[in-house]
Amino acid sequence: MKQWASNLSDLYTNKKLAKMAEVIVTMEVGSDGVALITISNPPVNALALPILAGLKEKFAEAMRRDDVKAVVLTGKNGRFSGGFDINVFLKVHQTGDISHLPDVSVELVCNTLEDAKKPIVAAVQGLALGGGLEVVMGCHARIAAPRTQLGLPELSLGVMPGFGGTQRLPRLLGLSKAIDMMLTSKPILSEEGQKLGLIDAIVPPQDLLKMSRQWALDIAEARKPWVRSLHRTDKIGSLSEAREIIKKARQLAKRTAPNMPQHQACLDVIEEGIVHGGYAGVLREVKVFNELVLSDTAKGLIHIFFAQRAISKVPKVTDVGLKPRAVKKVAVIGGGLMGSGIATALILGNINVVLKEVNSEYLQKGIKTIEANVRGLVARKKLAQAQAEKALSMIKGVLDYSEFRDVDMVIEAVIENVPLKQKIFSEIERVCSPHCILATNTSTIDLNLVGEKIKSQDRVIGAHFFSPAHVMPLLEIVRTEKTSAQVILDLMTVGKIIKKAPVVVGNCTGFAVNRTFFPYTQGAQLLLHLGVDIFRIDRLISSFGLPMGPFQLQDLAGYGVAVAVGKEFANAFPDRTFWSPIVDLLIKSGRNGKNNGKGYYLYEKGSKPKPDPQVFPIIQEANRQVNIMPVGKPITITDQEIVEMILFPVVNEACRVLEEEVVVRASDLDVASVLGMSFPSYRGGIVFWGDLVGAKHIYASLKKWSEKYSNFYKPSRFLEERAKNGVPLSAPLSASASSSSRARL
Ligand SMILES: C[C@H](O)CC(=O)SCCNC(=O)CCNC(=O)[C@H](O)C(C)(C)COP(=O)(O)OP(=O)(O)OC[C@H]1O[C@@H](n2cnc3c(N)ncnc32)[C@H](O)[C@@H]1OP(=O)(O)O
Repeated sequence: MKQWASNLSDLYTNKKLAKMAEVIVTMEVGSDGVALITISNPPVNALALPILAGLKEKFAEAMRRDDVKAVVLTGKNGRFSGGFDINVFLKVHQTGDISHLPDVSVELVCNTLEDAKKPIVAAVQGLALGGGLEVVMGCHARIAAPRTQLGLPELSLGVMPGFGGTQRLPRLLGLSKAIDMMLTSKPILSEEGQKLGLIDAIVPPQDLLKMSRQWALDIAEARKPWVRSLHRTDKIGSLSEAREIIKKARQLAKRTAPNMPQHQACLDVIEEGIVHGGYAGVLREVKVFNELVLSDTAKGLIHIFFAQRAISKVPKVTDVGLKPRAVKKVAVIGGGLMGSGIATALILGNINVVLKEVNSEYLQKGIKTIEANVRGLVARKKLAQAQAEKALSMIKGVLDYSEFRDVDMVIEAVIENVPLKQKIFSEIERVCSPHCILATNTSTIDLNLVGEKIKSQDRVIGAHFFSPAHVMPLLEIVRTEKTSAQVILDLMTVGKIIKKAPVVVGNCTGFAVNRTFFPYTQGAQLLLHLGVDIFRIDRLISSFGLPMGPFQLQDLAGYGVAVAVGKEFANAFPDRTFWSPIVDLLIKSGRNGKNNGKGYYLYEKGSKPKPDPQVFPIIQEANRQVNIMPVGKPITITDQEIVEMILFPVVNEACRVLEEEVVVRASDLDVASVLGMSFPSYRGGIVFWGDLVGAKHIYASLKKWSEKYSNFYKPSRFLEERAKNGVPLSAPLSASASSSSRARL
């Protein structure tokens, strides 16, 4: 496979250098005596260190100059600011040195802005997020354009507001709403902000600066109040009310964010300010913020923030001047669960869909599923009725290929059967136009096999959606050696239009996600055969942060999938596939997981899955057949080791995926594991987590288990090399080579 690897931090460092010239704070003083200070740091006016220094300098000048009566602060190009520059956090993580963090909260927001001797009005447009909104709240009034996004999303980065936001937002909005905004990280629009008191006035964008200047002069000349947010108490309520609200928020956070320290920490700091006053709260906020920045949670979430943005940069695809072609009409072949989900996602993205089935019964079923998917979104208030009707008008069911002549893309989503897929590919190559993209939704089969019988190999691509396809955010785009860059770019663009995160990967059995995670279920089954309680395993994996444990996941996916996929992996990777009879025995005893209400768990409508003790005799029979318990007795094992024995084999397979360059960069696999497998984002994805744990420990553990229990655990060559040379798993392949040559010297 080609050399695709690139390094995430290099990518950002180079780009940052190129942008330096545009990073500037300007000041213009008008004849009205108002100084207009403007932040410029495209594309989101992030508060980078030079911007913060520039703000201090310009405000000092404005305060000094006799011709300045008041100040308006704004952002360039229709956006106020996306917050503090998150690249600085990366620097702190790389160096472990928090002195890279500037003193903004006290020095800039309290001393320079809020306590300034001339009034300052924020003119806000587009967005003011995180530190951006915190600066806005330090001003003496806030004028916004319509539909401006206002939010404090810092908790989603594993930190919390650090420029006084934990203190000023409750004082401007009231405690409940402020806590809700911080804990959910969800922004509100300026219209709601005005109703709640965060925004003083909303004016059309063209009048924003004019009105803000007037407002600033009105404050200077005492026609409007001069308000310092931190000094307000009128919206906080009594101490006992505040404590009750905080207590409820703590309980909720305990349930919804159990492994994330930033939620409770944020509530602690809010409480401090309520009990001891806003300024005490500001000081405590700085202290706790600095601790949180260095937490593994912040490291993981900040890594995922950049990793998600890096997936759209694919060497030799997105950097060679190609323009995406319009994809207006797509044919989906197969109206089963996947096909109807894919069709739903496409029509919701305003793309016309032709759904093909083999007979009218199946076709009707497929169309009904699509209708149910769309209506379900309306019922959950995720889609307006009018949008739903529009989407449903974009689907057409067909039984033959006559509508295929003018489609821009076909997505085949039939059962995992190679001859059937090959026949379909030959047919679509014949009936579709020569520009049409020929995609398959196979989850495991080698694409070269699927397209083997056709000539247009450059148009063959994998569009691997995850079930339910209209909900799950990941789109794994699988390219072969022959897939053209144009076709990859077109599918990436379609992915973005239908609101998926497209990750481009190479072709192999299981591609990046299913391949990396195939040892996940197998590791769990191996533990079952070593006598470990399956319900304990599921509980521990859920506590680790996955939405459910491996046995419950198997129940949910259905055993048919487990058997079919298991065979593919056994064929492709016989040296490391662990054989277990458990699923066959469950099927034989009339269990088919959630499908028929009976698996490892019992499923009854309206209640949570219940562990079913009747599976124990089936497990005993399976254990008798496999017979791997040392001295015939269940092993004694710690909770930590259980989690490791399930997840280290996944990291091990991830290493092979990296070595074979199935992904462009390690962080792509992190994003794919988070969005496709719901691996907890606060652990940074599978490779990032592997590096946090450390290659050395993972290697030593796998080696020990492979000698003690099974070859299934045998460490990969890549892992062994990285562990021995002390190179992070996420470092590009070239790092490994240079480090091992260094090691040899
Ligand atoms: C002390 C303070 O309390 C701490 C903070 O302020 S922490 C920061 C809080 N702010 C945030 O969390 C907002 C993060 N940003 C976002 O959510 C989104 O980028 C956005 C809604 C602002 C814009 O979204 P969108 O238009 O889709 O553009 P998006 O692709 O995400 O970002 C554009 C570029 O800006 C960069 N960017 C966005 N926000 C940034 C930030 N706060 N710092 C540095 N870079 C940022 C992105 O990395 C991306 O860079 P790239 O083009 O090199 O990949």
